[in-house]
Amino acid sequence: MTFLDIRLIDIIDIVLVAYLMYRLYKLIKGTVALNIFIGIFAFIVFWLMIKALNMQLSSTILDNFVNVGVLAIIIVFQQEIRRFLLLLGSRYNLAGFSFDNLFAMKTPGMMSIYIKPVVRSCEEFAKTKTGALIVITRKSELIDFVQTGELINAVISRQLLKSIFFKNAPMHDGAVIISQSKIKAAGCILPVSQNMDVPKHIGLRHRAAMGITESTDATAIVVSEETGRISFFSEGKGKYNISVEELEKLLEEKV
Ligand SMILES: Nc1ncnc2c1ncn2[C@@H]1O[C@H](COP(=O)(O)OP(=O)(O)OP(=O)(O)O)[C@@H](O)[C@H]1O
Repeated sequence: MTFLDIRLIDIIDIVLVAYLMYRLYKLIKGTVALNIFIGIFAFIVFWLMIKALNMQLSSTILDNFVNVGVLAIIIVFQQEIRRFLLLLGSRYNLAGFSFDNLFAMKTPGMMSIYIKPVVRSCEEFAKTKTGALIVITRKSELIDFVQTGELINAVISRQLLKSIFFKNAPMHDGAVIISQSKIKAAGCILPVSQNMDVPKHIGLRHRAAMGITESTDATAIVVSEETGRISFFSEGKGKYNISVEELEKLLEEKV
């Protein structure tokens, strides 16, 4: 009964595969990729059945499909594989590691330095129905996305946020990225979420906030130009129509 010998490394192996499958499922849940994934799974089951029944002709034809299968999967899931690798790279990257970060502690005073102006600005945007999209980075500094906009690198202030998102301002389109207590850039272009599991009314601004939080560890705030409602996004999930107090609490928890 040697086949029942289970080593510690086998358990680690199984847990690792289960975790990767779970992450993959979370990543493609609600997207068309899930249907493709189910289709591939059904195909594999069918192929295994044909093999077991020893059906020569069908087996030869399907074998040819399976031979190019890996390549086909890479092509079909190109977007998802990219997002998955981006997620791994940004959630668990050590590029931002420094001793400063290691010993830096969030004190209530420090937090309010940049949470307060953001929250107050959102409150104002909500009242005046000014559309806004603000991304706040965590470990990953989102350099690739910062580079799609105008570099600012300025201290966070209500006035600055107001002038960026002012309707006729040149940089009001796109997202502001806040990183390391600075407004790094404005007018940034973010990846749009393909998730089909979202409320019908949400448009591109909200989808962009969802997209960036799906593929990176950042959080994002949206103020709707249409309704003045504030929404908060983290890990690809949105909390819609939240109050200013809720926003402040979420920022303190998540950022
Ligand atoms: N990929 C993107 N990256 C950054 N900003 C984007 C992106 N796509 C759209 N936007 C911003 O969203 C604005 C359009 O928002 P749209 O009306 O489609 O979205 P919405 O979610 O319905 O928001 P609102 O409720 O404010 O209308 C654009 O003018 C632009 O500023």
